[in-house]
Amino acid sequence: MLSVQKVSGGYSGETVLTDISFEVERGELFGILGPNGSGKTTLLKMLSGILPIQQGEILIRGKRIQEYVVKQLAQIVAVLSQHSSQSFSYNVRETVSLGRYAHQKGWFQSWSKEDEEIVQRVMNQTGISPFQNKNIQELSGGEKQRVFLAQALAQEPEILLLDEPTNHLDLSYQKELLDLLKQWTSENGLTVISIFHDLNLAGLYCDRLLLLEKGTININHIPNEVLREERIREVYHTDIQKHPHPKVAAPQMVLLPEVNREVNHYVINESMLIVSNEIIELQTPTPLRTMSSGVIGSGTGWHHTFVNRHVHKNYDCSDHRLEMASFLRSKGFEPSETVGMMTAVVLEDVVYQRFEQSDFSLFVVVTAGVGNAIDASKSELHSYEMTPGTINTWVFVSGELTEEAFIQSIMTATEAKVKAIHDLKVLDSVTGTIATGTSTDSILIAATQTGKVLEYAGTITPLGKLISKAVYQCTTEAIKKSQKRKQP
Ligand SMILES: Nc1ncnc2c1ncn2[C@@H]1O[C@H](COP(=O)(O)OP(=O)(O)OP(=O)(O)O)[C@@H](O)[C@H]1O
Repeated sequence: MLSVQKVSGGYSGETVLTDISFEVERGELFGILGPNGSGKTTLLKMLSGILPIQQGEILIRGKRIQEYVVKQLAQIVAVLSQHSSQSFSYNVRETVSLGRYAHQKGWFQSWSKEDEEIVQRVMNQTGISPFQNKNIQELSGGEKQRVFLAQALAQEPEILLLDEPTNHLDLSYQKELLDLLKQWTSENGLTVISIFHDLNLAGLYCDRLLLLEKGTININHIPNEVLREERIREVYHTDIQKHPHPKVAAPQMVLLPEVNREVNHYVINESMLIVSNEIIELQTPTPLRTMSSGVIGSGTGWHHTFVNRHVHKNYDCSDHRLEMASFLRSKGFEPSETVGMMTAVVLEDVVYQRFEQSDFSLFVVVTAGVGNAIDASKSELHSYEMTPGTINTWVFVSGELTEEAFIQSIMTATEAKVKAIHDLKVLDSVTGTIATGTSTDSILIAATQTGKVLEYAGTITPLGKLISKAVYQCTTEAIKKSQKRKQP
């Protein structure tokens, strides 16, 4: 559809872009990225024919861009520029109608039924019909943006060039606009070439990205390849981190603000723990990075309050998340900042201990009830039932863990727990075999993310060794306490 071949260009003798080559296929949503001044708008101006190229070729549908007359080009290429301005004070409908100019025939311009239908359709699609009679000067920035998009769409182009189309748009219109563009590319074969400043939107919607750096191409590839941490850090000169999008397979980048890095290093210990009959509570001065399977705050996140709540063994678990959230609120905790677990164990049987290494430390807290002990190798013999007889394990690390270390910490802690149950010969009451856990065990790994960087937590790494020892000892002691209580 569009072919850019060894193009150089700029303004009055000054070359801004050098040796640019890329192709865009029909139906692609193609993003142009780059820092301020890297040449994005200059490139877009050359693609739209506004700015003549100094060297190389731009081919549109196989024909050199210079060979098109203006009206011909306007039937193929529409442009939504960053600062669309309107010198006359047209109303919205008239402004959109101007987009049909390229399709008017002959000397005496005729407005057809088809023209009218197209204008109405694009106004509906961009949500501007309700104010179609308003003067363009009376609109908000976002509304104006949508009007100029409708104007470009009324042109019924094959290629749509956009300079930061989401500029001025609020969240819901950003999403609507990009969903609409995506839909047009896939259903109608529209080719969209758009400048983006928001790397996340670009990563989410574009098929391919072209990254410009000081007037040359750094890379032209799929989003996952272009949006690599090292590359973006280098090109934009700023610290960022890449994360997977939680719902779709698209890369997302987050900025790392300087302010958060000046956190004081502190050690988590028993002075932060409060044990009552109703709850075990631990609060930290700053939020900890967490990975957990709690009733509240599960998954990964940042939390500074940790609650293990006693419930009766006949507790109705049908709507436990909602009930737990209102319980936490009633106690003055904010659920969104809390990891909350439940247990039927008598809370004074909790076992906790601090374990130290020269440059990092652990604080482990375990409550263990084994009434619902299950042998995982035979769990299909059990019916599914959520009951609160459970082993809740909290592992606090005063140190900085990698994502890998978080996952390995969970594995290592689980292996140590299984071994404790095994050595105490806790039986699965249904199968009569040695259990491996209970049906509702929960785990929390929480780290200060300051101090020593702990890359791994497999069983024989320094962190893994300490977790193994701590969880094995605390779980063994906690199970013994709970078993003792059960004896007559
Ligand atoms: N009309 C102009 N005349 C002369 N130089 C210009 C003109 N427009 C832009 N430039 C220069 O060309 C270079 C690239 O500008 P361009 O607008 O293409 O960058 P950009 O990547 O779109 O930047 P931004 O992200 O800030 O919009 C800059 O150094 C700029 O000063």
